[in-house]
Amino acid sequence: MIELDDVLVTAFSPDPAGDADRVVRLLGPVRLRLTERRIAVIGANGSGKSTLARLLNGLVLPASGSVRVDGLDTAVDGRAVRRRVGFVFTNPDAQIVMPTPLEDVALSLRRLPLTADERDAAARAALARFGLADRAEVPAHVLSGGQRQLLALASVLAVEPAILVCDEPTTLLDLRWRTVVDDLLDGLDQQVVVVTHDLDAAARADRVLVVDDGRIVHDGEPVEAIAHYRALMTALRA
Ligand SMILES: Nc1ncnc2c1ncn2[C@@H]1O[C@H](COP(=O)(O)OP(=O)(O)OP(=O)(O)O)[C@@H](O)[C@H]1O
Repeated sequence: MIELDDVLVTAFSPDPAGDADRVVRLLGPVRLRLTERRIAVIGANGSGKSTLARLLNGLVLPASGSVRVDGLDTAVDGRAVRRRVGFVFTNPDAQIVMPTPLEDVALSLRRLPLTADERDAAARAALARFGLADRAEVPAHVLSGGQRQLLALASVLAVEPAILVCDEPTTLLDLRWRTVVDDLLDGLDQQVVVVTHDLDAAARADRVLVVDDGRIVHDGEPVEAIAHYRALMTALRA
């Protein structure tokens, strides 16, 4: 279970009127208990969705309040939390660090008690699951944007994290691979929290959080949540 208690996220922002930085609120206050298997987070650009997602594995820490994952406080047990919570970034280049796909997936498998041969086989199987079997040993930088997004997913899922948090995991994918990834995420046993602008994906969630101006302004069933989001967007255009 993921628990957020009175969470406030702030940042320093340059003050155009003076030389002192101002503290600005990015998110909060937020109080949530996330127990559903499929949770979608939707909202306008810049509303705070990624900030919320990054709180869940300790990439962002609260200025006040606490985030706990299965009882582990992200501010105290960050490493243990990150072992439980796999995180897929919007931009796959933020997480691909090795020269080839095979080495990249093998790197994420390094913590598992595997022999070199077992690690190689597990990495190749993870790549095959995402259609990258024949790309295992090409330089990672020659992969297309969509293939890099698939590689990032393969690396994170290879270690079978207990919880998966994805920040817009299908933005770069064509319809075929978007469908494959959607089906794969839908079929996972793990709890999945996905930040998305894809309202079809949000409609399949068990619970949808709507974020606006750093606050959860709606929390509930997909149909009502998506209607709330559409109304917000319509109001912005008016
Ligand atoms: N470290 C930071 N310092 C200052 N401002 C920040 C920082 N991180 C995020 N922000 C600001 O907080 C707001 C929320 O950002 P966030 O990335 O969470 O939005 P988002 O809802 O994920 O947006 P998008 O849909 O465009 O990806 C934005 O205005 C962003 O510029």
